[in-house]
Amino acid sequence: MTSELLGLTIGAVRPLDAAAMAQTRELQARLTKPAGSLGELEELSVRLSGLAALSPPPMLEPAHLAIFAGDHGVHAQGVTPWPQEVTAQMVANFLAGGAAVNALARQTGVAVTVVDVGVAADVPGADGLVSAKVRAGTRDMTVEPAMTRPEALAALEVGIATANALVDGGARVLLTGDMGIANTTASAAVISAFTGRDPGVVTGYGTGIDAPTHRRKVEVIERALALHGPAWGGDPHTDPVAVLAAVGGLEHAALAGFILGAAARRVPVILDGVIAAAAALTAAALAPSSRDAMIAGHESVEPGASVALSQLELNPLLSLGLRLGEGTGAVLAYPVVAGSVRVLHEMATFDSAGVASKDEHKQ
Ligand SMILES: O=C(O)c1ccc[n+]([C@@H]2O[C@H](COP(=O)([O-])O)[C@@H](O)[C@H]2O)c1
Ligand SMILES: Cc1cc2nc[nH]c2cc1C
Repeated sequence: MTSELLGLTIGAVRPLDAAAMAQTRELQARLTKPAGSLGELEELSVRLSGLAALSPPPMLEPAHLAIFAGDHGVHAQGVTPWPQEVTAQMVANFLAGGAAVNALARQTGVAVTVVDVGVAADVPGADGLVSAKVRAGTRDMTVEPAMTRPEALAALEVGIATANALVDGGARVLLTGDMGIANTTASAAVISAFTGRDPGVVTGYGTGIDAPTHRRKVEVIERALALHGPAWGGDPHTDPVAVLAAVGGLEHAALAGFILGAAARRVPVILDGVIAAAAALTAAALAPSSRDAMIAGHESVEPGASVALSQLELNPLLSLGLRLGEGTGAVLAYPVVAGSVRVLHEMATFDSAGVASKDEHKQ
C-alpha cells in the first residue's frame, strides 16, 4: 500500500536511455585526450546522458541542496551524547548561514533549502524554513514502530514534493542533506534491514561516541530489528515502507522521496553520507531504476554507508574522512559531477582542434 503521489513517482522512474549513452561514449572518444584519461568522470558522464536521454546531457546548473531535519525517539536510549535540542538549533544555524554546509555551498555555488519534516522542538528564528513537519520526532523504535505507515508516506511525499518544486524552479541537479541528532542509529538500522548485515558491522560512532555507548547503540539496533523484523518476514523488499516506518526517521523517509522524485524527473541526485545511503536503499527497494539517478558524493566514515553504497554498486567520488552530514560531502562533490558534463560541452575534438589522434600515428 502506497500513496497516490508515491505510486505515480515510482511509476515514472525509468531505465537509462541506451542510445544517448552510446552517443556520449562515441563523443568521449573524439575529445582531445587519451581514451579513458578522465577516469571515473567518463562513465559518469555516460550515465548522466542515459538519465537525461540526451547527448551531451544538460549542464548541471543550477544545483540545489535540500537539508531535511528530524528528531528520533530512539534518542531516549542514550545512543548519542548530544541533546535533542541541537537539531532545532542547527536548523536555525543553517537558516542564518553559519553552518559548515553553508560555507561549502557558497564556495561551490549550491543553493540551500532547509525542510523541517520532523524536528521535535519549534525552530527558533525560522525565517526561510520550509515547514513540513509530519510529526515532532519519531517514536522510540525499541518500543514501537518509529512511524505509522501514514506518517512514513507523508514524509516520503514531503521529499517528492520538494524535488518537484526544486526541479520546477530550474534545478538541474539535486543534493541531499540531513540534520537529526541520533539519526546515525536509525540509518544503521535501515541499512542492516535492507542489506542483511549485522548491526555490529554497519553501526558507527556517529557524532563521536565512546566504546560503551557504541556497544549500547548496537544492542539498541539489534533489539529494534528483533522486535520489528517479523513484520517484513525475512524479506525487506516486499514492503520497504514497513521497514522505513519501523526503524527509519522522518528525514530518511523524506530523503527517499526526494531521491525518487529526482529519478522520476530524470535529474541526478548527489548523495551525502550514511543518512542518504540508508534513504537510497529504501528508494532502490521501491523503484530499482532510481539507483541510476544516484551519485555517491563521498565515502562517509560510518561503516554502514560503505555497505549500503556497495549494495547499490555506487562508487563514492570523494574520500575525505567526513562524518558531519548536512550535505557537506554532496556539496563538495558537486563540482566534480558538474565537471564531468562540462567537458562534453566545452572540450575540442581531435578533428576540430587539429590534434593528431593515436590511430593516425605511425607505430
Ligand atoms: O553524513 C554522515 O555520514 C554522518 C556521520 C555521522 C554523523 N552525522 C550527523 O550527525 C548527526 C547524527 O549523529 P548521532 O551521533 O547523533 O547519531 C546528524 O545530524 C548527522 O547529520 C552524519
Ligand atoms: C554541532 C553539530 C552539527 C551537526 N551537523 C550535522 N550534525 C551535527 C551534529 C552536531 C552535534
